[in-house]
Amino acid sequence: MTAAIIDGKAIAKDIRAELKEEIEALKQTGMTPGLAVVIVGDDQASHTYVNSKERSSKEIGIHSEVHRYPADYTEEKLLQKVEELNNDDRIHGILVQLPLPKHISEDKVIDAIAPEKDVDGFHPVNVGKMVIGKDSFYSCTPYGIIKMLEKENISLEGKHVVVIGRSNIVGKPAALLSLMHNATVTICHSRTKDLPAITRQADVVISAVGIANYVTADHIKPGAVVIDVGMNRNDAGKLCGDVDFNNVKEVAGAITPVPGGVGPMTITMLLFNTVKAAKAKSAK
Ligand SMILES: Nc1nc(=O)c2c([nH]1)NC[C@@H]1CN(c3ccc(C(=O)N[C@@H](CCC(=O)O)C(=O)O)cc3)C=[N+]21
Repeated sequence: MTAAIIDGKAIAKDIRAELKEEIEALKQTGMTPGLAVVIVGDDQASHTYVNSKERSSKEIGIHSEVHRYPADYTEEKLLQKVEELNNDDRIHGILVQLPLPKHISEDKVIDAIAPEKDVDGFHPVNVGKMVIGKDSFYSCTPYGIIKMLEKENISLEGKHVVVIGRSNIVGKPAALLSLMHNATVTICHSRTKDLPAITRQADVVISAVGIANYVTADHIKPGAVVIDVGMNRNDAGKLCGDVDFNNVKEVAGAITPVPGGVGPMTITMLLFNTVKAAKAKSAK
């Protein structure tokens, strides 16, 4: 059996086309959704991601601004900038690119973002609302996974979802959103004993580990769905996920590639959340 390849790029394109129409309608009412991205430091990969977010926003008609600061920018100034953006009526979504330089507390900065503008879904208020099953801004990567499965008509109802990784940004929210869709959920992590024995019970495996080729064919039940959140560089500098794609695709029922899987969905859900924030504002 060879797995169906889930084309995240194509699904992302469809959703972005829907968003573009929605934005055009909003503009008719005098509302232009606005996104501000703040980046501190000169990490090349981070700048590449931020440029991609800016380009994607503009393509669908979102007002987008990027605030770039040097690596020695102070925490105090960054907090001031966030406060300024909180009070800026043209801006509906604020994203502070992570990681931040070591002298800046990421927690303090995330806490400073107004929850109604927290399109990353990282603020404790939004995380808390998600935990109690309320509507909020959900973290873009796990939300993108859920949307991608919906678009592929893969229901999570009653399925065993095994998440590998327990980060606040991916693993934990992926588990909670799966639970919200009535999955039976197991969270595995670096201290888990006999990981393959657990993942082999999964109908859906979501891997967010950060180690290339970590998930091999013997981890996967025949026919299972495999979602690869990994963003690793191999020795040749090529982007690859956590999953040993070539071997796992011979066992799995469906699998996401890297690149072209979860990544494009992450940015799409950032755009989705920005439109959602703008609509909430205009409904007030
Ligand atoms: N506050 C904050 N929010 C984030 O959402 C956030 C962040 N900080 N810091 C960094 C990570 C990483 N991230 C990616 C999003 C899309 C791709 C993506 O589109 N990847 C493409 C191609 C990538 C390539 O070719 O290099 C793909 O997988 O097909 C990758 C990585 C968002 N992040």
